[in-house]
Amino acid sequence: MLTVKHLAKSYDGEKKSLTDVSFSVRPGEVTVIIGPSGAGKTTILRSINQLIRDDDGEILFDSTDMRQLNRSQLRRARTRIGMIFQNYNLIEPLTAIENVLHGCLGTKSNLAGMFSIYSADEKQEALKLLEKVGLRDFAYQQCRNLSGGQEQRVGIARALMQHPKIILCDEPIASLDPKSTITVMDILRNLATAEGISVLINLHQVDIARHYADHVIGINNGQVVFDDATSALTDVAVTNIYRKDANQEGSLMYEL
Ligand SMILES: Nc1ncnc2c1ncn2[C@@H]1O[C@H](COP(=O)(O)OP(=O)(O)OP(=O)(O)O)[C@@H](O)[C@H]1O
Repeated sequence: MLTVKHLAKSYDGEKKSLTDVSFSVRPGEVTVIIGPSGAGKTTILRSINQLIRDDDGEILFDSTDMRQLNRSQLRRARTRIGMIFQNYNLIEPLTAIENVLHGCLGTKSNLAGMFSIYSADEKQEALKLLEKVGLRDFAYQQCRNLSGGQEQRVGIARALMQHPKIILCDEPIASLDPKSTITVMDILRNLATAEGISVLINLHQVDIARHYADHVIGINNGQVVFDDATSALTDVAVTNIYRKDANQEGSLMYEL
């Protein structure tokens, strides 16, 4: 459902942030990307929905290359790709339900979007999604009064309002305490298992990756150095993903 082929990116035209990155994400699976700081995880995620324009490669989302779409085609394609951020990216003075409703802005006319005009059905759906993430009672609270874990759950409900086929999560638990981490990861896991939504997550926590992922991609210095089922993520494989000199030996695809 998502296949990335030979993705390359340099921000300054000199240093390569991504070199020939290829991997696939399967429907209904949780795929976790791990790797050292600066390895290129965020660049990969943001290239998928073209928040960052990469330099080369293919990003096939439902067989369409995201890199070849014009503005309106890209806008349409993005409506099926949810995004969850480390810092939640909510509009803090707005209520939880208003933020969730923003998830369907991409499907609205400019005028309806500008004046935040939502149908009764859309409001009902937003309430149901808040219920799904355990926040029905907080629907009319301003997001600035919610905890970090609650804000991230609003972010998930907002992504679900898009009816996504895939949700991209950039370090979704980096700012959360252990209890909120489990709540958020359980919700993401359940979306994949119960609803068949693909979930692609950048993470720093290897133990969380091992617990929740079906598949793990290891990135080091802009290259894929591990691409396998979570059961294959041995301690040796983790050491290889995080090693400092991985770039000096060409392809280090770990052999199991
Ligand atoms: N806007 C930018 N301009 C220039 N270089 C950038 C920019 N964003 C990222 N980079 C560089 O690209 C490389 C990959 O960065 P990226 O943020 O994708 O890594 P990451 O694995 O997500 O790191 P972290 O785990 O610390 O978030 C790094 O060398 C980084 O310095």
